[in-house]
Amino acid sequence: MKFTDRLWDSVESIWNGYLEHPFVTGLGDGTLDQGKFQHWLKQDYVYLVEYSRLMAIGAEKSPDLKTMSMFSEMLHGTLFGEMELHRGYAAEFGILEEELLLTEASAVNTAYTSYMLNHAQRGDAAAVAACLLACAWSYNYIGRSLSDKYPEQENNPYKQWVETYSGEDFTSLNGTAMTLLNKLAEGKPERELALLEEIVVKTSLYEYMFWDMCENQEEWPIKVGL
Ligand SMILES: Cc1ncc(CN)c(N)n1
Repeated sequence: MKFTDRLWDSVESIWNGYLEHPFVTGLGDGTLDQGKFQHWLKQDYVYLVEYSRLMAIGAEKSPDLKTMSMFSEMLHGTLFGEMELHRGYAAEFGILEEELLLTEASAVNTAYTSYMLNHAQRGDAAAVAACLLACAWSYNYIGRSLSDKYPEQENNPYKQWVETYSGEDFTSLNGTAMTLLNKLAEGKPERELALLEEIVVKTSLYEYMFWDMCENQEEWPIKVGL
């Protein structure tokens, strides 16, 4: 049994909750409010900058060249593949990249990336791979589920979103993330596997909170004008 099979049993119910989330169903059927989508776009751009740092940390902590190549393949795919989606939508909305980058990360966004960066700094390459997994795998899972459930995407303003996360490139990036963790978890004692599992479950919960944050267009509870 692969380690990711064990993880699936722990996260399946959380991830099925994503598929019923109003933000996610709105992406699939095209009814999502544009303001909410723009909130996602801005928050997610700065999220992906921090997420990219994780892959650089993973490359640095890699035990061998093959592992280093896999982390850097993911880094390249995120910076030059996935983030192109965001830059494309931003251009459509007349939002400059500088504006995206000036976004102040919301409370949930800050908590999520800080959680991952903390584990990545303290742990080994397997811990970094565990931090990366829910992000890659769950978006691919959502993208593919939406593409199956809503095959008619022609008039959907979020068609590009669904196509990106269900498409070949992102599916391959996710395959790398899964292979990485399965390989790095091999031979680890149960105590360490349990910690890796906890990271994947907690990041899955953060993913749910991120959807909520975008649905409710949350930032911080009080505006202080930093
Ligand atoms: C919050 C979040 N989670 C996952 C992904 C997919 N890389 C994303 N873009 N943003």
